[in-house]
Parts: sequence; C-alpha cells; structure tokens
Amino acid sequence: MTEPVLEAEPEFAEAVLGDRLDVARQFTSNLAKYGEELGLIGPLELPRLWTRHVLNSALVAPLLRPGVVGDIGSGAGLPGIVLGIARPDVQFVLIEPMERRVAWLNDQVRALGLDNVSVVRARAEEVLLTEPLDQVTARAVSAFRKLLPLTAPLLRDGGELVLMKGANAEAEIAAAAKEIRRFKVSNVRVEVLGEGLTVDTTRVILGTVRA
Ligand SMILES: C[S@@+](CC[C@H](N)C(=O)[O-])C[C@H]1O[C@@H](n2cnc3c(N)ncnc32)[C@H](O)[C@@H]1O
Repeated sequence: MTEPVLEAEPEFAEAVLGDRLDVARQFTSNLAKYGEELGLIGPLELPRLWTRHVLNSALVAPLLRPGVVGDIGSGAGLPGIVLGIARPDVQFVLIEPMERRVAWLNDQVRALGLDNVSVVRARAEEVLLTEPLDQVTARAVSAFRKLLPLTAPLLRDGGELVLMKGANAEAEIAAAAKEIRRFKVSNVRVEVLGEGLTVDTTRVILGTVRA
C-alpha cells in the first residue's frame, strides 16, 4: 500500500479541522488501506488522498451553517464524511445509491464515531427525507444543469446549493439558464477556494432556492 502523505498544508488543515485533524487523518488512512480494493479510489490517487481529496473536501466546511446538510453522491465519503468530521455542529445526510459505497460509508461513520452523520441508500431524485435540507453539497457528480434537478427539490424554501466544481463552473452556470429559472435559484455565484494552497483549487457554485 502506498502511504498517503498526511502532513501537507498543516496550517490550513489545523484551521479547518482543528481538534478533528486526527479523525480526518484516520479516515484518510482507512481510505488508503481499503479504497482501491473496494473500487472507491484509483491507485494513482493514493499518494495524494490528503491534499487532492480530503483537504479539498474540507475547503467547503466554513461555508456550512448549523442545520441539516445533504451530500449527494458521497461515494468514498467526499465531501460528506470529511465535512462530518470538520463540522460536528452540523447534521449530515449522505445520499448514495451504490450498495458497496453505502456499506463503506456506514462503516466509516461507526469507526470514526460520527454521531452527526447518517447514510441513506438512494438516488437523489428518489430519496425520501424526513425533513427538507438547509444546504446541499455534491462533488464530481454531474454538470450543474443535471445536478439542479437532483439537488434543488431536496432543499427547504431559502435553502442553499454548495456544489463543488472545477474550472468550468462559470460555463456550467451559463449552460443551466433554463434549469436555474425552473428551480427558482437566485444569487447564483462562484466562490473560488484553495488558492495559494497545494490543495486543488475548487470553484463552488452557490445559490439560494425558493419553493
Ligand atoms: C464520480 S463519483 C464522486 C464521488 C465523490 N463525491 C467524490 O468526489 O469522490 C459520483 C458518485 O455519485 C453517485 N451518484 C450517481 N448518480 C446519483 C444520483 N442520481 N443520486 C445520488 N448519487 C448519485 C455515484 O454512485 C457515485 O458514488
């Protein structure tokens, strides 16, 4: 097994994870140990799990507010498990359809003692939640235009999209004009996170959804 580097960007890691840093390192080690065999992560990702995946996911932690946050298509736990670690004051519902990934996520919730995280096996368009979400996150799931019908209906009136994107975020917004109107999303904007860090830069699409 290639050991992940867990020491990069110590100041940012400390600032965003604080006393939860060791839990995040434990999650990264678990992912390095089992992620490839479980088909969660490619072999090339192993050495850069910490910066490219775990700290990259942690970039959005400061954008979350106390309340209920849904993470759509959590896969290996990115960003859902990482955010659950970084923000114990927020409740998280991880929504993932694939059985093997759901089993992994539930194992990690138990192993890391994440009382604030629950996992639901479902496709986002079919999930039944007990309450509407305050915010919704997603990373590497689909283009904004396709992601809107999966995420916006799960939010309460005034709830917020926090969608992690790459360099094409602005173009994805332009391509989603029809869906933005249909789902009554206002104040759509991009926030660039991670500049100046070795953590991959992320563009986050933010927007408020009206019922
Ligand atoms: C490319 S992976 C990304 C996983 C993780 N978010 C990450 O950043 O590594 C996409 C994930 O979205 C899930 N997914 C695909 N369609 C979905 C849907 N309709 N609702 C919820 N999850 C979905 C897949 O099962 C998969 O785990």
